[in-house]
Amino acid sequence: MEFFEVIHKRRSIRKYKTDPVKKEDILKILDAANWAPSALNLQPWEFLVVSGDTKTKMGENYGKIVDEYTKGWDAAPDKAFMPRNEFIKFANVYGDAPIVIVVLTEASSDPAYRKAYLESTSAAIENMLLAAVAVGLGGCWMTGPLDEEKHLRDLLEIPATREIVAITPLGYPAVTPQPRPRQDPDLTKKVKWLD
Ligand SMILES: Cc1cc2nc3c(=O)[nH]c(=O)nc-3n(C[C@H](O)[C@H](O)[C@H](O)COP(=O)(O)O)c2cc1C
Repeated sequence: MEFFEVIHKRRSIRKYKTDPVKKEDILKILDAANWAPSALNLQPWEFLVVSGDTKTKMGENYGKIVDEYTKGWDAAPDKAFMPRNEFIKFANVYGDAPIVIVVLTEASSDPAYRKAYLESTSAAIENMLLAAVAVGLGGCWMTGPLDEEKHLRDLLEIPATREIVAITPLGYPAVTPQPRPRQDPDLTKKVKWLD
């Protein structure tokens, strides 16, 4: 797939086929992440590839988070990002994706380092999501599950030396979501040309 087509085709996928993902493809995607730029070339990212019972437990917990978080959505559907019941259904099983990738970075109490680690690891996440599209897979960058960080840390045995940056399901999309409209598609407001 052509590079700009990959960029434009990437969507946050919240419904997957249950077909397994080849280890070779997972590694290809993680290799793309590993080639991201990083502050001071620190390459601070790490990845947990989660499936089976552990993934099931992660989903049950995320389902509870979304249930709580979306309590007011039925009363204000115009404010809702998607129908409440659909969002809970997705969260409970991570959209039936066969695997979930948890992205970690180095933890730091120094704000400058923390920022650099998060920025660098975010570049890796975007590489990963774009590579997924290029091999016919999909993902969804998520930070919502971090609302119950302790649960994740205990379940996945994540040490205090690591920060959880995001979680993405990974699998073959079972849906083709409409693109979310751009706020400034012609870039007349978001770009200023200076000379
Ligand atoms: C930092 C970050 C956090 C996000 N957290 C969540 C999340 O917790 N749950 C979720 O369903 N989507 C999450 N998303 C996905 C966004 O909702 C999505 O990117 C946005 O609506 C645009 O849709 P698109 O990705 O299909 O273009 C997150 C995206 C980013 C970049």
